Amino acid sequence: MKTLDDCREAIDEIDNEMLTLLNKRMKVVQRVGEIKKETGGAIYRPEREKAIIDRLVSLNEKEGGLLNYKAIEAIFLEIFAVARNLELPERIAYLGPEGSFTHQAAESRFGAMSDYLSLNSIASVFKTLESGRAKFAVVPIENSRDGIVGETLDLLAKSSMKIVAELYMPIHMSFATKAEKLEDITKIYSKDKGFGQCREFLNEHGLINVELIPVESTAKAAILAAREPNSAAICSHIAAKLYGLPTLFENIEDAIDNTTRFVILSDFKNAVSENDKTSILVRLKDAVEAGSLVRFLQDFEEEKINLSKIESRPSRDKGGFGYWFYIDFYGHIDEEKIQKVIQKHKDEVTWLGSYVKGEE
Ligand SMILES: O=C(O)C(=O)C[C@]1(C(=O)O)C=C[C@@H](O)C=C1
Repeated sequence: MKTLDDCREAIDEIDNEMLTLLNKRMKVVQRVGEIKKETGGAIYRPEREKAIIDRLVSLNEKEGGLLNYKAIEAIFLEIFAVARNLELPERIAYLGPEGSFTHQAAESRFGAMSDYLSLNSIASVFKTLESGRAKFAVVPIENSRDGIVGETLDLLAKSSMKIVAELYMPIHMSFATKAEKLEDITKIYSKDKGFGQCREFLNEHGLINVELIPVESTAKAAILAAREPNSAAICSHIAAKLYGLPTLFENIEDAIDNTTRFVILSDFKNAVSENDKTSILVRLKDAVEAGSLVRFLQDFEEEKINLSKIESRPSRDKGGFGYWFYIDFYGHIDEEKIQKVIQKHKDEVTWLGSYVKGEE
């Protein structure tokens, strides 16, 4: 049996080998960067990253490796993030402030090394991306409990930027305060959705009559509660830590499966992969006529295209009660059967992006 020292010596040797291999990999990546510069190709290729992870996961299964899917994904997403930075450092705008769930989501895809830009509204994130001051943007699009983030959909409808990736992240809320007793608390800050997700906790702890103050983000809530005695924040654990606010309770959300879906936006189109999803907005010309949506959806059924989401939104176009439909379906916009349906309705459909389906 090896001693601890033997084990550490073996680990050091393996780490040395891994470092050599990682540098070898980065040399190849640098060349990829040069090729892309010559050809104008997109640096971030989510479908290629997914294919690499899937291949390694199945190799790992065959070899009976100790790593699981999550571990392989976490290690390689960090490697890809470093690789993309070597190819071309690109700025990522996100709905801040620092420590927001969106920041956490952005870091999970772009790693710790990237150049991040925290912005205080979804609209400014879109503006920054559209002006070219950032190459990517990360914004929330829906929560499993509270539903769609209307602002993101409305801005997507008007923007030329596309969804290039999606990711699902479990949202855990913490109750953080500098107050010594719950009875001393007179104000609680959070994002409106934060209150919505923790109603049972607030009831059970007799906090429902305390003044609930909605602010633009849970991280902002942590900043404010850190400044004011007798106040508290419902925020991420990461934000509480970042702004020096002691966490009193963790995981206070009503639903344990509280997950937010985030989208990454940019200005390019992904190549087709085997596991794509597409998002569109549909403005049916004769939306008031009964059956027009059914007929539209029948075209999808005929081509055996499965939908994963349909949501109506007030159009806000004209004074009336017009509606749009936001639809997610499986497949890539460039697939033949999908083109058939889209071409038939081309005056009614806005393509929002085709991207590799995220792990829910
Ligand atoms: O294959 C590419 O296009 C690369 O740029 C290389 C690489 C990688 O590290 O493997 C890096 C970034 C892309 O998002 C996908 C893959």
